[in-house]
Amino acid sequence: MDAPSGSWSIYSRTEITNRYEILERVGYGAYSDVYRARRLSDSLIVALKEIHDYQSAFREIEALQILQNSPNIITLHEYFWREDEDAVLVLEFLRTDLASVIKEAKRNWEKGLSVGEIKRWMIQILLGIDACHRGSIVHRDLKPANLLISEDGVLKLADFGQSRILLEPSFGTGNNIPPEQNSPNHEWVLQQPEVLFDTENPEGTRNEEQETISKEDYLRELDHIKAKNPVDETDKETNIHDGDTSCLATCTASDIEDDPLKNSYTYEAEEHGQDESGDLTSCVGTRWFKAPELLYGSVDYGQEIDLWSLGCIFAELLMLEPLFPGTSDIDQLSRIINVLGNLTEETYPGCSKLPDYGKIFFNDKKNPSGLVACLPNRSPNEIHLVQKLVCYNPATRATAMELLEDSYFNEEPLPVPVNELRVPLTNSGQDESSQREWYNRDMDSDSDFEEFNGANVSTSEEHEYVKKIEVMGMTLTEMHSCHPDTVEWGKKFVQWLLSAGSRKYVEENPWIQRCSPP
Ligand SMILES: Nc1ncnc2c1ncn2[C@@H]1O[C@H](COP(=O)(O)OP(=O)(O)OP(=O)(O)O)[C@@H](O)[C@H]1O
Repeated sequence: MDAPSGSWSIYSRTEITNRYEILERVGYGAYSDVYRARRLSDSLIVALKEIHDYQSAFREIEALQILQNSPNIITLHEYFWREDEDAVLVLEFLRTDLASVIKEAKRNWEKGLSVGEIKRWMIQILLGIDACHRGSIVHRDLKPANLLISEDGVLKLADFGQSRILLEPSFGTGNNIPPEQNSPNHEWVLQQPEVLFDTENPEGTRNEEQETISKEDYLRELDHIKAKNPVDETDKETNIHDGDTSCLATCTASDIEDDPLKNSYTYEAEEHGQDESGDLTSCVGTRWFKAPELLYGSVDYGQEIDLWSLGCIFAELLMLEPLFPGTSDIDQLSRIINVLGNLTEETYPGCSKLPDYGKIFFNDKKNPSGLVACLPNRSPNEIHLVQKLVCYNPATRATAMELLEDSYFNEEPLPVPVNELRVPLTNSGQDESSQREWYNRDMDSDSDFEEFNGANVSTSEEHEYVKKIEVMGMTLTEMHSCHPDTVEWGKKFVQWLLSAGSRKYVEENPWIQRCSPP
């Protein structure tokens, strides 16, 4: 996807830099760059998430505005979004995530996670999911890397870029509206995204006399905007990193090439404007956590897809290994069938009507291994809870609230207090080594950096070069005007890239082409 004009250089946006000192980039995702920053007014450390994709930004802001009252949902302080510019969300800064906890527990904690810790992590996840589902929001991309954690152990659901509102909650009633957003200068529903506004400083970009719009107007507006701003999902050839191992995001171009179901993915249903039937898209979520109904192309799923993902996350907390680490969507289904058995009308009434059911056949699995075999040495209660979530029939999956009420969480060993949870401080942004660890995590095994192997440049130098150039902007001249010290880094890096024969990398990355030495 082409970068929208005005993107890339968050440093050149004075409405942001007047209020925040941008300290460093701490991460990036398919469509975003995330920076650690300091609010100038009170020195609060925040995360600035610059989102390069219209729909992801729209969804994330929309969902977060509705969910701001929940302690287990990431806090959105404010956002900046003006015409022709990327949205920049000001989020609370959270130093690590559940993927890092799992990784650390597996590598360095002798007995892994204690039962008390697992229970406390689960309770926090369940509270976050319950808040989403009560707000009629389906997250659609739950995975350990999207469960961010503060240094004092509070877990928060984050990355709502794929979320959807199934039914708009409480229109016109005032419910769920945070008090500070229920004032004339704040709007809790996302309005007029063509000219959105800085929530604390709307002058000039926002008509303050705007009236509250009705539900019907809002939905009409939403449809209109979506139709005007289609997103080509096939552009999303992106690696999603999850803890130690990276896996391809669902529905990547390579998936489609390799996959016998390739003609049957549902890209259009939502992303080119929600169709009149209100169908959703099956192209959501990270594969390992993706419910079978999505793998079979369902477009009328509900919040149950989050509950399947939750079951996979719970199993991973118990075993410190992903439950179904599929390497393609077909492999994903095959792994699930090996464990749960054949997907039939008996196990999932209605499954034969799923769009892709009958397009691919797996060998009859007479003796599936069962979830018990995947969870050796775990208690019957724990296995039972996973079974309540990781089951074919979405209608029988336990809700977050039902699970919270399960006796498992009230019996010995009790959940440890939040402040006793062990939290690896991956993303401190304060000392160089931990920064690098965080950064390296992003540059996992199937990153572009593999192409650099053999070049006479150390890994840390590579990262420094790329970090500086990517963070600073597009051209050396631009970089010079912002941060003179990066010019030498930039020149050196581009020259090295070309001399190291990484022309392919240069060709495939428009941003680096624009960094070529003058
Ligand atoms: N509030 C935050 N505080 C600290 N780090 C954050 C914060 N939000 C995001 N990050 C980090 O930035 C990176 C990208 O963020 P995020 O996953 O939200 O982006 P995305 O583009 O939506 O990602 P994805 O490709 O998974 O959809 C992640 O490594 C994440 O941990």
